[in-house]
Amino acid sequence: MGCIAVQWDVAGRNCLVVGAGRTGRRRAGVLCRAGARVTVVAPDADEVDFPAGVVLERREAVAGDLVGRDLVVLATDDAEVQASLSKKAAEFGVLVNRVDDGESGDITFLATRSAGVLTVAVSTGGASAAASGVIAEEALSAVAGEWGGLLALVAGERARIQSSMEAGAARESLLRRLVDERSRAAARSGEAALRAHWRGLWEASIAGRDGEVSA
Ligand SMILES: C[C@@]1(CC(=O)O)C2=NC(=C\c3[nH]c(c(CCC(=O)O)c3CC(=O)O)Cc3[nH]c(c(CC(=O)O)c3CCC(=O)O)/C=C3\N/C(=C\2)[C@@H](CCC(=O)O)[C@]3(C)CC(=O)O)/[C@H]1CCC(=O)O
Ligand SMILES: NC(=O)c1ccc[n+]([C@@H]2O[C@H](COP(=O)([O-])OP(=O)(O)OC[C@H]3O[C@@H](n4cnc5c(N)ncnc54)[C@H](O)[C@@H]3O)[C@@H](O)[C@H]2O)c1
Repeated sequence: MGCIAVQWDVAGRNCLVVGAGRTGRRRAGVLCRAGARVTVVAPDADEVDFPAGVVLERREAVAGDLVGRDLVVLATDDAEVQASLSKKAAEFGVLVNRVDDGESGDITFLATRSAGVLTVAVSTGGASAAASGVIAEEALSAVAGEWGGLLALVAGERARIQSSMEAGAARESLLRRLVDERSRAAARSGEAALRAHWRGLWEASIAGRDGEVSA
């Protein structure tokens, strides 16, 4: 694998989960909560384990189940089934996640933790999935306090600047200043202090003296 980390909007995507053990249930839940259309195929699939809207097929999976899917999660405990459906999915051009062998699939899932608009995602490259969850939790708690308040407000300020200033070096510089160390210090003092600091940045920028703003 030559992996890159991306965010994928799965809303409306047609996803198949094969297997209804702990991992298949977790993946079906994550995909369904993100708005994907999810079908689970497993002989022992039980509706109490899945959110409403997930379609259950209580039987063994067949190659035909893969047709027309955007993603298939292979989450069975049968190595032969995993290998043969993985091969079929490649033939059909369907993206595969293999829960038993991440490297043999097209995508792996990251451990994510979110607070507001901020999401931290961690991979350990298959070294320890349990560790990736702990690291994501620690990373989020290390930065959420510092950034949470600022991120909750900055989108509005950023949009205002983008709509009222021409693209170019001055606008770029101002957008960077919205999140620099001084802005973060102002955010620690609360919303009023942050807004006052941003007003100062804005006024200095339109007066053409954006290097002179103090904290
Ligand atoms: C991050 C997370 C995302 C999610 O599932 O959404 C995720 N696994 C999670 C949990 C978890 N998985 C396992 C345990 C039991 C403890 C342990 O073994 O550590 C726990 C802990 C628990 O359940 O609490 C066992 C396990 N996992 C894999 C194998 C097979 C193998 O390694 O060969 C085995 C061995 C099975 C066995 O030996 O029988 C494989 C993969 N699991 C991955 C992702 C991909 C690599 C991510 C990375 O390297 O960082 C990868 C490669 C492929 C993939 O699944 O896409 C989620 C974090 C939940 C959170 O957010 O806290
Ligand atoms: N990636 C991860 O996060 C992760 C976590 C735990 C375990 N695992 C690994 O994933 C695999 C599954 O473990 P688990 O604990 O999630 O599940 P499990 O072993 O409890 O259940 C397996 C599921 O696959 C179904 N199944 C078996 N053959 C099938 C077939 N032909 N068609 C359809 N469904 C079929 C079974 O009915 C069952 O629902 C194991 O190899 C395990 O080592 C991965």
